[in-house]
Amino acid sequence: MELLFGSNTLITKKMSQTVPLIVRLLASSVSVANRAGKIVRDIMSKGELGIIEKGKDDYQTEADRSAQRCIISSLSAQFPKIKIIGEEDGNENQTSDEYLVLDADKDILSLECPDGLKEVKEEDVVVWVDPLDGTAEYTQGFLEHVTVLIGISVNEKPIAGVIHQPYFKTIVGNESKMGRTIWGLKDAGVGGFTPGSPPESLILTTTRSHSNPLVENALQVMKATQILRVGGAGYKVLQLLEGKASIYVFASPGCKKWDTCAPEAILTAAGGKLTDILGSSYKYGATVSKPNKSGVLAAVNDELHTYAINRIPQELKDKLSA
Ligand SMILES: Nc1ncnc2c1ncn2[C@@H]1O[C@H](COP(=O)(O)O)[C@@H](O)[C@H]1OP(=O)(O)O
Ligand SMILES: [Mg+2]
Ligand SMILES: [Mg+2]
Ligand SMILES: [Mg+2]
Repeated sequence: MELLFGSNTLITKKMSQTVPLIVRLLASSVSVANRAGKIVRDIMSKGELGIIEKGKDDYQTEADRSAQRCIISSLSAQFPKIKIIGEEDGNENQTSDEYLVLDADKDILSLECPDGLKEVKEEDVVVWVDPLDGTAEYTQGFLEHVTVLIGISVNEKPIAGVIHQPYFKTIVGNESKMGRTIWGLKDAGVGGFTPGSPPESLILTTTRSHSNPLVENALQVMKATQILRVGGAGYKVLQLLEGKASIYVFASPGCKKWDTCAPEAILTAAGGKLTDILGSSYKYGATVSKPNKSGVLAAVNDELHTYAINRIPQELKDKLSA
């Protein structure tokens, strides 16, 4: 009887405690990323991509636009004071009831919030949204490279994030389920996938659609046994998390804060590191410049990250220093 009374008291106490903002925001981001992924699939199925050329090798489709509308409307409805920055221009203030998602993932809601993040307020948070990472690959049919990225930064640092893969297929019995959502929270861990150990030999991952002589130079000096060339910052960081590659090298401008915020947060939560090719961290505050001018260098652990930074020639570092 005493035991029953004791555990009931505990449950009541737990329910009456409010879930910290960061955990609620991550839980809502997981739910809205799932919906954005469905939008990305539906637009591809209809076949009307509505491609716009924003610049050289830089495209936007109806999927980029609609997925961003879904994410920004849904998060701003629930967290009105949070600054949300999305890749696609002219979309930020557009809200749409059609795509409103007010659910929050229940498993994430029950996560224990790390002590250092319990007091975070909406005013301290900047969310970076890449509604569709790997647009080039999306238009060319490399659908498994496509991801939806929602990165959460606090005081300029990426502390939580979601990478959703709309085209990841899981077979359950006779049925196949489309899409999976990977998440990470600083000092709490990662989930939504099975982490893999780094490959035995040095395997790199890099761009397949934005290469140039600087990018190739940085790859050659790494002395790798294999180079994987795939689309999207999200997909490349997933390859690190799953043990398919150990270093992601991109010695070129081109990626922006929304490409790296969520991947960096998840990789860091898993024990990895993402910086520019000089080894300096990017900042994710509301007023930072959006381009990652000094490239991207990410590795599954500090040792491999240091190895890679040391191999990049000084001349190349000088060329890319901001
Ligand atoms: N030169 C570029 N112009 C526009 N976007 C770029 C460029 N380089 C990289 N990106 C963005 O960074 C992501 C990772 O680059 P890559 O696939 O070449 O390694 C791309 O999918 C693209 O994001 P997005 O597809 O969201 O526009
Ligand atoms: Mg783009
Ligand atoms: Mg992107
Ligand atoms: Mg994008």
